[in-house]
Amino acid sequence: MARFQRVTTLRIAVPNKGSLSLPSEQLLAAAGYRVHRANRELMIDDTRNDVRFFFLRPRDIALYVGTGTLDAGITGRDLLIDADTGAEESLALGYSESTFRFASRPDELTTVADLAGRRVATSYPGLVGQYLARHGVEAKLVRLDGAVETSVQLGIADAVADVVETGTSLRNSGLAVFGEPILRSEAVLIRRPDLTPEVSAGIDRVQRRLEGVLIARNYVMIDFDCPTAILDQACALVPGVESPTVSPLAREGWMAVRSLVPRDRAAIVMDELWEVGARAILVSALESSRI
Ligand SMILES: Nc1ncnc2c1ncn2[C@@H]1O[C@H](COP(=O)(O)OP(=O)(O)OP(=O)(O)O)[C@@H](O)[C@H]1O
Ligand SMILES: O=P(O)(O)OC[C@H]1O[C@H](OP(=O)(O)OP(=O)(O)O)[C@H](O)[C@@H]1O
Ligand SMILES: [Mg+2]
Repeated sequence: MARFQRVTTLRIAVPNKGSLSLPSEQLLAAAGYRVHRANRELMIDDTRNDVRFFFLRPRDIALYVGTGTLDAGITGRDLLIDADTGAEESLALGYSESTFRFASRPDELTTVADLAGRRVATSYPGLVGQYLARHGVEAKLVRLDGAVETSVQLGIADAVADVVETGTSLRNSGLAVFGEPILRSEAVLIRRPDLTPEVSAGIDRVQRRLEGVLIARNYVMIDFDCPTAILDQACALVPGVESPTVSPLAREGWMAVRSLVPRDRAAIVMDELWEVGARAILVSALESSRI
């Protein structure tokens, strides 16, 4: 009898170009998958993990996952909503972060309502159309492939709706944002809503691995010693995921504590622990995790 039951091969889409491509490959590799393309292959079989990866244009991935035969994929939240295919976001991945904004010549337009009857250039007509419909505004969408910011200057639009990260592209084109952000986007893991229980369990496993890498990137391990008298106070500073691990030191009246803290809070937490009386405070990086 086989020791391990062989699972169905999962079919997962990975961005082949653009700003999502490299970090997605790095994330999957850190999670133990074989995704490196030596010769720009369109498909890679990772037989050890029973996954077949398909390298596709980020803009097409929600379509393949929502209406095709792929089980899951990585794309941008903005692209997922724009495609509106029924594919569902199942995990935010924390890179390729951006906002999606309206912009026009400074002070020309100031609210979404001002867009009524105007021309709005965008590469995301689905996303912008849904937003305008929700706000009861009728505008004419001008669909462009990219370099959207130039469209106002060149006379084909009165406003743009586009990805903004640093704002440099808008500033360079003499445009200023207006209205509330339409969306906050980042890379996301998406999946088909109608997966069989077996495939769904397989994608859950992929997701747990990715979460493990994200936790390892975003958290650090903290270890310290403290007098038993201040243990509760110290533990309150490092609640961790479940709760801190506490073990007695050989020295009477002292405890050793281990917990996880967000990487960007580590230095502050170390100061706070020192001030309540903790000593031998050590911070170390995590390689991976399954929380
Ligand atoms: N400057 C940026 N900063 C952060 N995220 C961005 C930026 N530009 C695009 N994105 C994100 O990348 C995804 C778009 O994928 P796309 O293939 O258009 O990437 P791209 O980096 O714009 O590549 P391309 O060179 O094809 O324009 C979207 O989720 C979008 O929000
Ligand atoms: O706020 P910023 O830091 O300037 O970044 C936002 C810009 O980056 C992307 O453009 P990209 O270089 O991908 O060109 P594209 O418009 O042709 O896709 C995006 O479409 C914006 O134009
Ligand atoms: Mg682009």
